Order: sequence, then C-alpha cells, then structure tokens
Amino acid sequence: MTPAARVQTSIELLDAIIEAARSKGAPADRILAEWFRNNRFAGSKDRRAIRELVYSAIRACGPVPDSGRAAMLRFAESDASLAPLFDGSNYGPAPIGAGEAAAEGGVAPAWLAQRLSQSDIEGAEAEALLGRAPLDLRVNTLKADRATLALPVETANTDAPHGLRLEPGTQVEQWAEWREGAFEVQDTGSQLACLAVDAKPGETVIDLCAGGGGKTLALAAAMDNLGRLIASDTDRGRLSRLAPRAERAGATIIETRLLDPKREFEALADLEGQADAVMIDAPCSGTGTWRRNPEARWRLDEAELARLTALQSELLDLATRLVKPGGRIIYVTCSLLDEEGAGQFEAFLERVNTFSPQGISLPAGRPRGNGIRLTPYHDGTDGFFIARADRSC
Ligand SMILES: C[S@@+](CC[C@H](N)C(=O)[O-])C[C@H]1O[C@@H](n2cnc3c(N)ncnc32)[C@H](O)[C@@H]1O
Repeated sequence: MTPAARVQTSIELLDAIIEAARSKGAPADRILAEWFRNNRFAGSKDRRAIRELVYSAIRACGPVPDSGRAAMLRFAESDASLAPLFDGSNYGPAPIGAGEAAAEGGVAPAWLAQRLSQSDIEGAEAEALLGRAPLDLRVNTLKADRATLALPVETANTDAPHGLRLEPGTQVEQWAEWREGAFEVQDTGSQLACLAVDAKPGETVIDLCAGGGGKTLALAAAMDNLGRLIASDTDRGRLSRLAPRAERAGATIIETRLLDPKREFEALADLEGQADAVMIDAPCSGTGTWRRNPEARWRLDEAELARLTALQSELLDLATRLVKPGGRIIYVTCSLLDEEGAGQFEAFLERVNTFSPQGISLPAGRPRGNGIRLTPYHDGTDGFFIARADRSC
C-alpha cells in the first residue's frame, strides 16, 4: 500500500471505530483485527503502519470526533509528515480543504476531563494516561523463578516482585516459555493489586470479579496451589477463558462460579462468612487503562459511570457477607476517578461498621484516601486504586 492509501484506510477504520464507540459496538482492536483478516493484501508493514496511525489519531482527540478524517487531521497537526499525504491520489485521502476543521484535542471529553481533574489527575498526570504502555510479564512462581528464568530477549525487573518489563510489541506468545506457563503477560499495576491481597497457602480466597482470571492466576501462585481459590464473574465468556490458562500455568486450586447479575450471592451462598480474603477487581470506567484502550474515553457517559459506581457499591456489600471475622476485602479499580476509588471506598467504610481500613505496603504508588493510587505518570503502571478493609467481628 502507498503511504497515502494507508492514511485513507486508517480514516475509514476510524469512522468504524467512532460509530462503534457511539453505538457501544465492537472495540477498536477487534475492528482492526477483522479488517486485517479480510484484507490480506495488507502486509505486515502496512498493518503496523495502519495500527499506529489509527491509535495515534484516537489519542490525539479528546471528545468523540465527528469523523475519521477530522480525527486524522487533528493528528496531522502534530505530525508534519501527514498533511502532504492528503494528495487526492488513487486510494489516498482528498486534499485538505481551505479552513477544513480538525477534531478537538484534549485528554478526554470535557465532562470526563473535569472529573479527572477533581480527582487530581491533570496536567502531566492526565497526559500520561494516553502514553504507550510497556509490556510487563509476571513470572509464574509455580513453574519458574525471576532470578533464573532465561528469556530470548533482554528484560528489566519491575517494582513487582515477579515482574519483568520488555519492549512493547514483543511477540512473547511465540516463545516456548510462554507455552510452558513460565510467565503471564500482566501489567505491573495488576501484579501489585494481587500483592495487596497477601494471599497465603491454605487460605480461602475469592476473586469476585475474576474475568479471564489474570489476577486469579497470580493469587494461585501466591498461595502455592494450596487452599481454596474461587473465581467468580457474571460473564460466562470471560470466565470460560480461565480453565485453559490455569492449565498452562499449572494452577490447580481454582474453582469457577458463574454468577447471575443481581443474584450474585446465590452461587456463593456456601461461602458465607468463610473467606480469608475477597478481592473485588471491580467493573469500572477503566480510566487507568487508556494507554491500552484510548477509545474507551469515547464510550463512557455519565449514565454508564453512575451504573458502574452503583455496581461497585453492591459488590463491596456482597463481599462483606463472604468474609469471615478477621478476614479482609481488597478493593481494586483500574480507574483514577475518586468516585470509583477513594470516594467509593470511603462511602463503604461509612456504611459498614464491621470493617476498618488497613494500610497496604506496596513497592510503588502513593496514598489516596484509605488506599493507594498507582498512576502511569508516577509509577509507570496502569492507573489503579487499591484498598483493604478487615472485618473486626
Ligand atoms: C476489571 S474486570 C476484571 C478483570 C480480571 N480480574 C482480570 O484480572 O483479568 C471486571 C469484571 O467484573 C465482571 N463483573 C461485572 N459485573 C459483575 C457482577 N455483578 N458480579 C461479578 N463480576 C462482575 C466483569 O464481567 C469483568 O470481568
């Protein structure tokens, strides 16, 4: 493909991504993957260039742009090599019209940028939300050891005790070590959230919102495959991805429970008052993961945020029924909005008098309310709020 054709293709893909964001359709990654699958003439260099153009244009626009072309024009304002490619050539974009408007820039739609700012995420902290994420691995201590694991490329240790950092885009899933389960791909922030659970061999631990089990696997390793580890979620598709991952990782203590939304307790009733620890990796707006999903900024609205905060509050209340006296709740959200993090946790502590906040000691992060906040700018991780409360009686 010519460079101009790549730009035009990216514009068309951006149109599809914008439409999907408006209608809560497929995420950008899936739209790109499908296009690449159906257009085999695009070689690996084309694919890489198109991906780069699309994501750069998404990052360049704060609010949802009117069109893919307007988004690309916004990106062109910061990359001088782009404007000459609007040359009207075959398969290329039409020339830029006099006074043609580019989309609006910024970190997020105005209402959301304001909420972030109220949570002290502004300036460099806000801009770093749209940076490029590194590729972090967690060495699986059920099968390997960070000090001795030899990988095909250079790695650096991260703040997490079993963490390694690689160049983004490294194709780790082609390595024998990955197939053998010696490591998992996992952001350092996620690894530190699991560390905060302090899961020990022999305990009963519930990973209430386990999804595909990224954190469950880390908990199984921390427990050295001893004890009970219950992974629950309302999403059958996500939860079903856990079994093959557990098999590869050699994690043998995981039981999965599919929950019914609004009737979550029913599938967990036998665990009432039994758990040493309940981790709530809560469904959230994901403002801390925009480095990976920058178009998520365009999908969120105030109604969805209100739905999420209500659900987080219900999940915290559900967890209180599962924890035994002396046990603990670890509340985790990959959002940096206080209403989902420090504020949500404070409201919980106010309405539940049998739990009290406990300090968490982590090798990164800063205190925020009754918990710890990790940010891309300060910690080089995805953004997280992590807090712990222990049941007194
Ligand atoms: C942040 S994600 C979890 C990611 C996962 N822990 C991991 O490390 O890969 C939040 C999860 O909450 C789940 N969820 C949403 N509503 C829920 C509910 N009512 N009860 C339990 N889980 C729920 C979602 O399906 C999603 O998988």
